[in-house]
Amino acid sequence: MTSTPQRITLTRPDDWHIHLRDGEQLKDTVRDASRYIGRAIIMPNLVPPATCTETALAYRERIMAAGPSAQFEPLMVLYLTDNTTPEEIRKAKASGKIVAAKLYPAGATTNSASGVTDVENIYPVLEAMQEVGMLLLVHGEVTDSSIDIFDREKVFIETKLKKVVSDFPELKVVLEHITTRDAVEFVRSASTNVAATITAHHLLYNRNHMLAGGIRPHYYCLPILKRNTHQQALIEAATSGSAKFFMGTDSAPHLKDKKEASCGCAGAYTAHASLELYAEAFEQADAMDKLEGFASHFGPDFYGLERNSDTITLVREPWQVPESYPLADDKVIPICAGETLNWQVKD
Ligand SMILES: NC(=O)N[C@@H](CC(=O)O)C(=O)O
Ligand SMILES: [Zn+2]
Ligand SMILES: [Zn+2]
Repeated sequence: MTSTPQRITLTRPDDWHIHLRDGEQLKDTVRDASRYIGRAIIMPNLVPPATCTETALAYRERIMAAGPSAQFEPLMVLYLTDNTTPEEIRKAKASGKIVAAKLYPAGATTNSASGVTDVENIYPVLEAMQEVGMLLLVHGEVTDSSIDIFDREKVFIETKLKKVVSDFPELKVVLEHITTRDAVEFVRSASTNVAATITAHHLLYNRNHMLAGGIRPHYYCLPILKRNTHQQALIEAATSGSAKFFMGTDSAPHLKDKKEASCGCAGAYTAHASLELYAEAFEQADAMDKLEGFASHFGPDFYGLERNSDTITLVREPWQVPESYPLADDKVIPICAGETLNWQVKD
């Protein structure tokens, strides 16, 4: 990586966790997501979810039909349910286009109602995944209503994930969008088969940004923003140079009125400025030299894929984020709407 204060050239980054949605929204989400990103792990929580090889591959076709930039490659993910079979895992793996399967504890997040009700129900499936080398991606929160929402990630790790990781030591596991010091410590102390993605918004914000001085629904996502000591642990992990932590934006668009509502949806839209937002966080931490590993190297290394061979350039040229972006025939409010970001990508 060559670096001057005003200009940084880095290996083309990949996004290891993104929601592109479906239907009319695809033309907008795909355009934003594919501007300079190479590969992207496409989340399968559609309505209905992409639970089998055919539906995942058909979804991939719809993404490609939406006209992404030439360098963009969607990597597909199977949505696990109580009824997923080991045969389906083998079929998905054989397709060559499905690289992972996603564990949504039923009811944990947006469109997770068909998720897994008890991880023991999918043990034969995890066995097959371990055998064929398919990654397990995890939304790591318990759904028990008696557990405080701010503790759900920590409790999931303690009561569910530790057991899975010890029962399937060869299974590669990504704990997605981590939000706590507990998750950082768990991932650090686990084997090299366990890694985590971290979003830009969890690096930039804590729960005060969402709740102090007024309630700001566009900061509401799951797992929910935590206190600033957790944010600090995430910043330390992302900028540590550890290959266990890499970029996954979790860009998750919802129409403006679905967020600004009496019961608003969880999810933050960041695909308009994914690397630019990370650059902001890394610059604040005085760690711009660590951005390339996090954004462009550690993800493909963990997935067992080649790093991208081309580069992009970030330039320190402040710009104002639009107040909204089009989404189908409506709009989405992005993170940092109307605010100034310091970095932009010049492809
Ligand atoms: N992160 C979120 O708050 N929402 C995501 C689902 C998810 O990734 O948990 C969504 O699909 O909207
Ligand atoms: Zn999630
Ligand atoms: Zn997500």
